[in-house]
Amino acid sequence: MTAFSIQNLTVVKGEKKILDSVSFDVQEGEFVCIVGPSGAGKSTLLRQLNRLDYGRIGGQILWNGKSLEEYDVHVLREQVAYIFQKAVMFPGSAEENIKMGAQFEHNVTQQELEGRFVKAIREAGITPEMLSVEAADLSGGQQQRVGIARTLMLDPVVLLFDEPTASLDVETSNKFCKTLKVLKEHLKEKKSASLMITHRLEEASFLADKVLMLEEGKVVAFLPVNEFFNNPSNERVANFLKAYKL
Ligand SMILES: Nc1ncnc2c1ncn2[C@@H]1O[C@H](COP(=O)(O)OP(=O)(O)OP(=O)(O)O)[C@@H](O)[C@H]1O
Repeated sequence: MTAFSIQNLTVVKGEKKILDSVSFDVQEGEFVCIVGPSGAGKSTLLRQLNRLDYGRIGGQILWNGKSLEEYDVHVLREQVAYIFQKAVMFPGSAEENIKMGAQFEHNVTQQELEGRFVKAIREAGITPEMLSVEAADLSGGQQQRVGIARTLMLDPVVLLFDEPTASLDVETSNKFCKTLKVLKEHLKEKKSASLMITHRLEEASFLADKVLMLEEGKVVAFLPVNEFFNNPSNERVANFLKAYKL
């Protein structure tokens, strides 16, 4: 089943067309990586998917067959969760940070929250030793895991990752990608769709089912990962890969 259907999405800010008739579908359980040069419109596109952005002058976005505008924006943002480049850590332990958002959820029993907690820390790759550590003292990669676990506590249906490894060094980023790979398998089981922006093409090749490439606000390619990296008949994709020496 189609989770998201993006149809002729056009976004203008000031004088500039940021997204130009962007169309593609994301299926349930699919993990899509969004790549492309800086300024191509990747973050704008991702933010449009849970209405964090403005400036749409054309097209529509359907989620589960329903236009995004038909959803209550708070419900939408709980279910379509946005994971920022760097997780914010509040004073308190990792465990307190993970449980923070969900404690205000209505209609959820304590028992259900405990169940979500056990699942969230497993899926986000959090070790028991980390739980009692002051969140601010955790490494960058561990803080990202805490941020993801906090998001998973809200039981989202879709995850939008905006360059989750951007603030990490290469080694930490590689380790964190292994966590994302495990998380991806859990998300697939739950039929959750995920979209992730990345500048590191090796991450896209490691994680994605499909790769969406944007350039100057337009879709250049939307291909299964193997096709994107191994057999790019599309000249612009080939040039992009060449520039990254892949
Ligand atoms: N309010 C605005 N007015 C005019 N141009 C804007 C505005 N907001 C964003 N832009 C432009 O829109 C373009 C797309 O921005 P966006 O952040 O979506 O790109 P991106 O592909 O995510 O870039 P990066 O990889 O560098 O994060 C950029 O050229 C940016 O300068």
